[in-house]
Amino acid sequence: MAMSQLKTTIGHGVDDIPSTPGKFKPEKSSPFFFNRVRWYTSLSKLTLWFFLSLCLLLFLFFASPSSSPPRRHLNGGAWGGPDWERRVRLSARVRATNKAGHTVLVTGAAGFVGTHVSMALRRRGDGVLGLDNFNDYYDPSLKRARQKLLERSGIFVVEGDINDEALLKKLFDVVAFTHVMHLAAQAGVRYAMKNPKSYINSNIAGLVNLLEVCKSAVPQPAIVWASSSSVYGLNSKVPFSENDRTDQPASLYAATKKAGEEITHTYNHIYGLSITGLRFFTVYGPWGRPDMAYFFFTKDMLKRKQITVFEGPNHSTVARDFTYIDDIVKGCLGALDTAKKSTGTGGKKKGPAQYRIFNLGNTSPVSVNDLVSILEKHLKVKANKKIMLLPRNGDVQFTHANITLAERELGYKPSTDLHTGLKKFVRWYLSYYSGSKKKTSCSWKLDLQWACYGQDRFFKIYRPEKI
Ligand SMILES: O=C(O)[C@H]1O[C@H](OP(=O)(O)OP(=O)(O)OC[C@H]2O[C@@H](n3ccc(=O)[nH]c3=O)[C@H](O)[C@@H]2O)[C@H](O)[C@@H](O)[C@H]1O
Repeated sequence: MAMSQLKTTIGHGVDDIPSTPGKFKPEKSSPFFFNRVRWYTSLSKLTLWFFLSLCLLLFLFFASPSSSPPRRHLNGGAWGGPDWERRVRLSARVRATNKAGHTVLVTGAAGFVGTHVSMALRRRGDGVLGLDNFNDYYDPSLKRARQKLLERSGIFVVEGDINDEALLKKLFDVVAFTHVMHLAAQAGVRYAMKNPKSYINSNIAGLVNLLEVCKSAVPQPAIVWASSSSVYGLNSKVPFSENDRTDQPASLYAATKKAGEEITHTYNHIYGLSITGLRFFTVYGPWGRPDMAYFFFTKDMLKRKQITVFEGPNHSTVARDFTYIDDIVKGCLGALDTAKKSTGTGGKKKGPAQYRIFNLGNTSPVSVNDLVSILEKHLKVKANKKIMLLPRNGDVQFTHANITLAERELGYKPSTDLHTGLKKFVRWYLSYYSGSKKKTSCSWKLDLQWACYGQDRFFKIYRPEKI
């Protein structure tokens, strides 16, 4: 059919369609009759095929196994469905040989402390389910590497946010957690100047969301959570004791942790949730956080980059009660083991519930200058230091923990000094970053030789000057 003829035929057809198709009487003698019928036939065929395809698509959608129950998507992750629930249950299952084991939900499980605590719990046979939103506050690939480590130990890390109420409720529907180890938080004291809302979102809103779900859970879990040494703020009395004032925070981070202590107290008071807050003192070690000074000093020193070392007014010392991760883990496990059951049911308190706060520090502060000297020894690199007056952007000049209470109640006894702890950290750092840089850059070659042949050989080849 010629194009002009087709246009004419269609033009006629559209105009001629009667409002009541049944009343349509074909005019056999019309020269346009056959074209018109063919056009109507193909239109109805098209409609029929479209309708059938739609039915098929709808059928496939509703009949597919993943459509019931629904899967939810978060930050690229997904949750829900029978397979997911099976993994959640399996991960949270207490080992048969550990009759008194806990069933623990660890929030922030792919974080530094979260990973170590989860592994330690798993090693002794507790059931552990991880939760982490894998945000990009620092390199998420490190969090993914920690996740792999956890998965190798049979720990499933659910990808999701503590602000997702539906997800938290689902987790408590699937597993009757006896404990929650709440470590998910927005960390870092200086970053609060850049992104204040992230602190409110995680450390306040997220905490409240978690407590809301825990208060309604049956049974209610006991909660152990990470507060911070930063709540002591600008206090000058040392060492810091749990009953010292905590009303002079120097950073928004500190303020949100302090708020967390008050908020958890409220939930303890009203709903009978068993609460233990742990004030961590500058935790460091293998698999640590790249935003912390000991970590980025190491990185920069190896690259021969300048590092900024803070000092107080009149060249006074800035110091921290640096605490090694293994000691912190022992403190966390001690807190979980001594936590009493929550006393509420159905969101109602049935009796007074345990409320505790402990310092988990090392009790021997070390100046940042000494921290750098120790790193120089382990790395065999002379630091290129720029000394700067401690900026007023969240830092406090010193921290020092009194740990008498934790010693007595939790059996907490830190045993790793900074020299030993940093040695372990440096060993991990070198092996981790030599392994993960494989074939990506020429600097990998340097690191690999270091890892393969040891530090001496590495420095014999590459160190530009003798230290
Ligand atoms: O105990 C806590 O509750 C907190 O500990 C940690 O905070 P901080 O003790 O401040 O650790 P971190 O930043 O490593 O600085 C260490 C030292 O290096 C100094 N510092 C820092 C940076 C720099 O460029 N130069 C420098 O001298 C700096 O002045 C400081 O004296 C956690 O990050 C925080 O999330 C929280 O958990």
